[in-house]
Amino acid sequence: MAVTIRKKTFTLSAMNKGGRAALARSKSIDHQIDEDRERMQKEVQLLILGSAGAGKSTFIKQLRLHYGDRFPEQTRSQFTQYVLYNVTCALHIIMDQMELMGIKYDNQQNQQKAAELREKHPRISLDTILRRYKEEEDRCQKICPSMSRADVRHRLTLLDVYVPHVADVTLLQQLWTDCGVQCCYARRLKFPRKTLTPTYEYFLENVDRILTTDYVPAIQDILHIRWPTLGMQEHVFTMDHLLFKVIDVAGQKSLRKKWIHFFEGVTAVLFFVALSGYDEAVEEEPSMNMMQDSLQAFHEVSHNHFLEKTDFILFLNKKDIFVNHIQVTGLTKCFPHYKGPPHSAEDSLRFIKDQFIQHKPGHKQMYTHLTCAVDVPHMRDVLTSVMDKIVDINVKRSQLH
Ligand SMILES: Nc1nc2c(ncn2[C@@H]2O[C@H](COP(=O)(O)OP(=O)(O)OP(=O)(O)O)[C@@H](O)[C@H]2O)c(=O)[nH]1
Ligand SMILES: [Mg+2]
Repeated sequence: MAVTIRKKTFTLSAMNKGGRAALARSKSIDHQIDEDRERMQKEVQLLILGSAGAGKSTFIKQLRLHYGDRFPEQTRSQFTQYVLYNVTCALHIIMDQMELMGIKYDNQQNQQKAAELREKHPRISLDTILRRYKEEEDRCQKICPSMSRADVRHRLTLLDVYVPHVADVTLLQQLWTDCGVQCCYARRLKFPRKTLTPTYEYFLENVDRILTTDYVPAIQDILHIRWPTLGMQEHVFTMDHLLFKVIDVAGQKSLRKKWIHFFEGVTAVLFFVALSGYDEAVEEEPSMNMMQDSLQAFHEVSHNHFLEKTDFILFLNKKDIFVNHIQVTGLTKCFPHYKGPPHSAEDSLRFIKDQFIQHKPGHKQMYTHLTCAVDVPHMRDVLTSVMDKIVDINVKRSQLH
């Protein structure tokens, strides 16, 4: 039996004024939804979180290297002052050890140069940086007191203006070539453990190349710089017609409350953990173990209701340092209930990964990568797989909206 359905069609002219207005409104909403969906499909927002020193900014440098401008030579000199600052810090450590070991400088003049470096170019402590940050924040807040999300974000962008005041290359050269300094450096294996961080070790190994007047930072130098992020920085990349907006924030414990301003509209959170932290204390709170602190931060963020539907990618970073440290200090230092072989990197890594999985909400999707953010070829492979996953997440998200 054939059933005929009579369709009733409306024309605009047959509608009353209220009906026409409602139709126009509905069309405009549909249009807006289509536009938003289209924008969402083309735009990916990544939020990089994790504790201080976990490798967030280093990861962004890898993104820039593989998908951005690749650090052309003419832009690299922007990094010179940070490299020299890191070399200065490493020299300070050696000078401190000289004092402890009773090693003398070559001559009176170098002794004075050392005093000059200490006075005019001291290591900037985290306390000083955070105090300066607070002053800057108060100043910005006076100029623009609004607490709207957009204004807070804007203020945080402006905050990243603190740059180190670095010593002259000739002063650093003169101290570095001093026989006392060299003799102390040659005894570095006798320094108390962890006095020279891997970052400072790297800069000292490369110091002869760096301390020249025509020095241009190499990519590896740029990747090894340690300079904490204070406010926030947004980096933009394009890949396969997709626009990636990547937000880098400060990981210092006292600055993490600002993270929440960036939770809206995030495609995925990339959470960084320094594996080496299982054996380290938090700089701002020395009684706290760094890995435990990371787990706590991860727990809080992954349970935040603004990020309820946001997928997470977990980066267990600094695996190179971890693999060395675990030979010396077992994982029970951080996890007393760990029962596996104390110095097995493989078992310990599996255990750490499980701890993070247990701390996320059960329903949340999470993908994990084991990384060394300063290793360029390795990061190329990691990024290929991470970007594929992010594109999948983006397609899935835009279908849900
Ligand atoms: N050996 C090694 N060094 C790393 C690795 N990842 C990062 N680093 C170094 O660790 C230091 C800290 O890295 P950053 O990227 O500045 O850390 P961050 O998470 O941005 O820290 P904040 O800005 O303070 O929150 C830098 O000197 C990096 O070169 C890694 O996998 N291995
Ligand atoms: Mg940073």
